[in-house]
Amino acid sequence: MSGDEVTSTLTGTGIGRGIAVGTVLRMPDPLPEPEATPSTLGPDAEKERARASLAATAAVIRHRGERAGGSAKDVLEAQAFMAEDPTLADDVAARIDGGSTAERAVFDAFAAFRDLLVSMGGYMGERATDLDDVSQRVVAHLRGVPAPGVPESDTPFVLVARDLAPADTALLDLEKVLALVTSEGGPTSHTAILAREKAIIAVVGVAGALSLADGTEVIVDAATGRVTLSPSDDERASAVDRAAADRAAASAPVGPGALADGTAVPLLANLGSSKGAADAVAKGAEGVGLFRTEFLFLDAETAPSVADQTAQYTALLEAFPGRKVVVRALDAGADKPLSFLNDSAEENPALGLRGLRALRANESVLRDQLTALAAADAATEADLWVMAPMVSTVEETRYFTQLARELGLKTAGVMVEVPSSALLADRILAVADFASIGTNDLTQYTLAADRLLGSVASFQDPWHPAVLKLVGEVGRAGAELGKPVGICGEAAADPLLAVVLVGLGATTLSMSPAALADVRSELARHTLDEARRFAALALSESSAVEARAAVTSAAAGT
Ligand SMILES: C=C(OP(=O)(O)O)C(=O)O
Ligand SMILES: [Mg+2]
Repeated sequence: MSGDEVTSTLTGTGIGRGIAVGTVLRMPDPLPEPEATPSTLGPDAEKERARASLAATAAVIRHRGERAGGSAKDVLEAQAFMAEDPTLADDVAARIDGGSTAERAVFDAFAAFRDLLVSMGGYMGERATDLDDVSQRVVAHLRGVPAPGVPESDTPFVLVARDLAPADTALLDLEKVLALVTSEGGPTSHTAILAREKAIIAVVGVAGALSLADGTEVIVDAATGRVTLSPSDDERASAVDRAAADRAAASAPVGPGALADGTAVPLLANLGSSKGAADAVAKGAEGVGLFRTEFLFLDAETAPSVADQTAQYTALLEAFPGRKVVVRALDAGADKPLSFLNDSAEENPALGLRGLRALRANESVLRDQLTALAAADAATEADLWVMAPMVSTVEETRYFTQLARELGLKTAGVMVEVPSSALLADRILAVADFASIGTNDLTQYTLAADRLLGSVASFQDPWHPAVLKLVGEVGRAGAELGKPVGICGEAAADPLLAVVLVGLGATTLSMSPAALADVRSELARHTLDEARRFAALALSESSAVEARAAVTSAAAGT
């Protein structure tokens, strides 16, 4: 570009750490709104047209999901259910009875439901785009025109869209789409989830993205969340270098997690069954940091037998000879109810008899589980650690660790998921062999926001300095007492936040195996001093948004 052109930058939320350079291709504009002219066909014919198009759309979406597989399949299945939703179908029929055409009735019924979701905010609000996509597809089917979708091109491009529908993201041609930029969507939107899973370089929620014209050259930097328009030669060259370095790193053999100065940060896997073990090992998991045993028994009506559990735990431990495997005792209640441990009549199950409290009220279930774990440990070569969920007092810590040792388990710790445990971490860790911080629940309880409720989903952000302050309390206690402090909530899967958590004293990080590569490469970019500086920076801010922004820009300058 010539010297007097101005480089401008747009910003949003980056997904992953990649960088790409390419030219923009815009997603076509949506279909025009169907006209509100009265039907000439009559209600019965219009209802039949609507019914047939809703069913055909559901079938097409489901078929695309089956072709795509993975989490795309679940996302598309959820969209197919939207097209089959009986309440929506009733609303469409009622609007047709009121004189609408099928096109207009579908458009209005979906729009009304969309407004409802948006008013709920957070996670539910982010589902609104899925609904718009289904609506467009049904209207296109009614009109006999092709459904809107990703543009075709012979050459690779940077796709710019308002927000991609799951159906589009799932079927993106990864050879052609260099990166994705959307004007809408947040870090928990389906586009973000799928981009993460498919390792598509993406920046979502970019204000001004729709002003990007076809053919504009851009750099899309997911690490900083920046989209640079018409870059200078230097900017382009440095982005191309970084992309090449990323490709080289991705094809390099996976090594253990470590910071740039060599400080080891073992990276472990969160698993819910032994079936995921081989994949976790292939992705470089150095062991298991959280085995959610309740996932094995979600449908069970009676407590599982010692023999059944011994078989399940043995299968898990056999996959990790010589490696650490942290198994959590049944965490029943709230988001993970087990009928043999929980009373469904509680009004506030997250604050009720859940986790260790429920086990203590049914001690034979806990004894059986620990007995089965000790038997599996004796039969295998893994280094088994056990921990209790939802521990809120020092006395509970004493109860669990004593019982575990009495039943033959050598390493017994607790999860720190409640602020009281974080605040008394020095006393908790004087008793327990280790602590593992569950940032999902710790955030829920610190911000007083039910993690299952879409309307308060925006509070569920572990970057919040109040949450980080509590993590720091546990890190400090662990360092003083020489006890390990792991992180096993979703926070550990956010690469930059993972660095902050290490700066706060976390000694291991555990996450879903898909996140291991990005976290490993981000850790390798920073020293322990830097991690501590980022942690101090995040702690000094007043909100999750400011903490994330401050650390993101500090990291961009390193
Ligand atoms: C890891 C955690 O446990 P779960 O998500 O299973 O409640 C947590 O709360 O962060
Ligand atoms: Mg939890």
